[in-house]
Amino acid sequence: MINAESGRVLDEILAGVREDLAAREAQVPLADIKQRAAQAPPPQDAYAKLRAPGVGVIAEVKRSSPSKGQLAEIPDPAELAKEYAAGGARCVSVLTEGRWFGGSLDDFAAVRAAIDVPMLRKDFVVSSYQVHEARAYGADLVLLIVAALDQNTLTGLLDRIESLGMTALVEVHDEEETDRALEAGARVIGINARNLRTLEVDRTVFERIAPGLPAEVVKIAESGVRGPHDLIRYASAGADAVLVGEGLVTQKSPRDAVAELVTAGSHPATPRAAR
Ligand SMILES: O=P(O)(O)OC[C@@H](O)[C@@H](O)c1c[nH]c2ccccc12
Repeated sequence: MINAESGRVLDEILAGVREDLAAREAQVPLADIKQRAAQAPPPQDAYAKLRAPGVGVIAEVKRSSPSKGQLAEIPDPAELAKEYAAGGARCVSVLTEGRWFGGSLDDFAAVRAAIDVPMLRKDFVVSSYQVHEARAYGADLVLLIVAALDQNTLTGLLDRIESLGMTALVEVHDEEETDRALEAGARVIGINARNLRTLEVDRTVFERIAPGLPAEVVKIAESGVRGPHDLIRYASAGADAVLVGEGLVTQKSPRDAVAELVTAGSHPATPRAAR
């Protein structure tokens, strides 16, 4: 686990990410990764899928977290992802960061081979190498964390993701980051209840920020969804989808847990079901 007292969690994670990235770049040149990306089956239109009726559930394959350590062993990520898909998940997110989240690109590849729903590469993306890598592994969506990027890099990576036909999920935690996401041209914004600098969870951040976003922006509530109750709360504040990790990997039946959320998200009393 990590020492969150310093407020430097994100910096610490990013330092490790850059080291691991340098090692992969030394092994597989950018030109090779680009070639593999060009040969991958085309990406799905995740933006359109996320705008479909009902509150979408993005189910995450997440072994560990910096705040809690190991959450679940997940010996077979493909099996878990098939359960998510069977439960009605609209997208599946796979963490590919290894040091703190216990994920890998191998996990991503295994899941990609097992399911057809759109997939999010969840990592700390800081360079276009990782974007091409995501595409080479069959990603449809790529996470960009505003707090981890300067404005030029954010805009450049977003353009790269979209020009490869994928959708950027741009993550924010406060108003200033939200302005930066919109300025960069984000059309899918994830509002993370967890502050990545301190790891504290505040579910009211979504209610504060989402109402100010343009209607055409897809709004995703990230983190802290424990069950249907939290989904309904986020839905009444305008969520198009929720991104759930811990609340699913710790369940006896992840399939049933997803299905319960999907049912809550399509109930006529849930705001987004009526639209
Ligand atoms: O396990 P939770 O509380 O349901 O959270 C899922 C997801 O939001 C979280 O894993 C996450 C959101 N943004 C991130 C950025 C990097 C790593 C992880 C995350």
